[in-house]
Amino acid sequence: MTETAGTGSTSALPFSKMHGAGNDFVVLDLRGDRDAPQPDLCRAIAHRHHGVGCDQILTIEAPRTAAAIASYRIWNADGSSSQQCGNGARCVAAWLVREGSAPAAGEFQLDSPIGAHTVQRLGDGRYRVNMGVPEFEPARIPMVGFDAARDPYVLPVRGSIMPVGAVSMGNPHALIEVDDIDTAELDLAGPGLQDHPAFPESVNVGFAQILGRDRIRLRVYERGVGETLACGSGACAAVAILARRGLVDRDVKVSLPGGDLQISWPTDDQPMVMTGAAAFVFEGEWNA
Ligand SMILES: N[C@H](CCC[C@H](N)C(=O)O)C(=O)O
Repeated sequence: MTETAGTGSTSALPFSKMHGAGNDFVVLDLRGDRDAPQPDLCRAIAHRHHGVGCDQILTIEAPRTAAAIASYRIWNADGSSSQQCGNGARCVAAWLVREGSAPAAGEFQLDSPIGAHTVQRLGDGRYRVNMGVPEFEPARIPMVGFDAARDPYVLPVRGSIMPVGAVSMGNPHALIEVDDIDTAELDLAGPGLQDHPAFPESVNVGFAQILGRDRIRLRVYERGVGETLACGSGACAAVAILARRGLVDRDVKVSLPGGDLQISWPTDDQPMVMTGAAAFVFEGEWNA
């Protein structure tokens, strides 16, 4: 007997499997009459053995503003929702360009959960996304216990005292600088910070090794997923924190295990811009 991991109904749910620098997604086109996936369905689809397997589910939906071509929402593998997904924004853009509803050249708008993003497909096939202005005010990260931004925040984490950077890209990010990314203890400090009372909505945790003023290595232990091969908002968060510390310049190549992203942040009050690839892997149908 075949087990159906979905809702038990018989309707098939078409999806596209995609990734951005190895951060992988199941993309669902919900324009029209399909309902948003419930947490149980997200967990079933994301399951690496019983499902399709992905870090996040992305849903393409009707635009929420007149200027946008479409809107999208983001669900982590554990079924929790997120407000920001940089790699996912590039994949949604590529999906709409392939469909023909977004231009293959020139800028267009997409509505994310935190507002509009301007996106552009470049001549080399990569996508450039306006990721917004980083927010360092603790209450807006959110981060509790600190009444003003005082980077680094010295936090007790699982028996160690750690200097932590913190910023919101629309979703919460913490950052720990390390000397060697390959020996960073993600499985200790990642969950330790995600469960920390300073982060009431948990947090995505980046581990950065500075290679030069225009190059860093980064690994990210994501909220609702665990370690991913890449995190676009995490790459922005790392550059924002390190640039503000004066440790890197304003145009940085971020090398993640799954690939490279180029992050620029011209000045503190301007949006960050992320540039990277988006790839189609296969098309399928989920027997919901
Ligand atoms: N991978 C995504 C971030 C997902 C963030 C999610 N883990 C959260 O709960 O905030 C990116 O490329 O930005």
